[in-house]
Amino acid sequence: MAVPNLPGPGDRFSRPHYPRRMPGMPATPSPTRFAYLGPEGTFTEAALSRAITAPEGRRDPHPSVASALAAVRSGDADAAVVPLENSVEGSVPATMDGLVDGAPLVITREVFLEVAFVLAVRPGTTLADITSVASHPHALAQTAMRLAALLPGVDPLPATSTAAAAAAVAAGEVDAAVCAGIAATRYGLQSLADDVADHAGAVTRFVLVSRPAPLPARTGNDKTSLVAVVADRTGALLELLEEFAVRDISLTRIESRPTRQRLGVYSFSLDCEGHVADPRVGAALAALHRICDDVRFLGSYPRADGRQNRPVRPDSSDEAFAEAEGWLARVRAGDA
Ligand SMILES: O=C(O)C(=O)Cc1ccccc1
Repeated sequence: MAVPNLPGPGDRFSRPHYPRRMPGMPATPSPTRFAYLGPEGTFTEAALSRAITAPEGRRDPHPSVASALAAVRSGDADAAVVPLENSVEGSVPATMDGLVDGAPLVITREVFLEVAFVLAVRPGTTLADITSVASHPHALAQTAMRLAALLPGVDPLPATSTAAAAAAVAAGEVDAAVCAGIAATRYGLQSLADDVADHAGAVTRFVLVSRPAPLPARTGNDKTSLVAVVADRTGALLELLEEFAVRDISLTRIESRPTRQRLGVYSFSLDCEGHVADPRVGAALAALHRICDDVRFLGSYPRADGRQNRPVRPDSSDEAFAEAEGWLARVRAGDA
């Protein structure tokens, strides 16, 4: 089964087609160029600041997640920070699909940010003046009840980001934006209401993404992300899950996405505990490569949600794998 925008059969994951470094070009371009979902004042920019504490590096705002990821693929950026999922609204489809469509990219870091929203307007505007309000769809979803109470009868408008909505307010294109307090300040707006989220403490997960390169080292508390297209047969998803279960690998997220090929064909996007360098995780991924129609590895990186990976059963430990490998080698050598 072919997957749209993924390399076709015979080219399964995957022959990257990034621009090659030309002779004479410097080996390491500097400074590091980071792309992010902009404009200035987005939560994604705040996540970038959290991910990259070093002051050096260029930060380029992009109008969409797709544009930020395209910049990494084309070599215009070295890495991108994009929102991946939210504790209230679930995954960000543009990111989920953007990681899979096109040349391979890998997650090298995850960042969790508690997001708080304000209702921002041009100075002097009152609640009664507001006839339009805009924001990123995830922000609108997380503030729907408060907005309905504050602005009855006003239909929220989607914007490419919370800061783009704030900029649109400053430009007089809409009356109000749901955005970060810092975006309100950045665009000369004032807040008519703070903390307009329906659920306090909502957390958004952002990821730092780059072109495939040597993986971040194992820390002992890592996560691995991948997307698998299961075969179109009974029990295919169960088979996929079994490869994790038999090796005592805990999944931290799994969701289905349409492959956009035809109705009924889905890929499964998942995160599991562990690093691909862990023998049990490597073995599970190799098994998926055998049994699934396609597997895209999306990275192994340090776990950053403040939780600790569960202890692994002794029979799935690194030591058990190494001991079993040694035993098999002896059997094959006629030395058992
Ligand atoms: O629009 C932004 O500011 C973003 O960074 C995307 C987003 C939107 C809503 C919650 C978290 C992130």
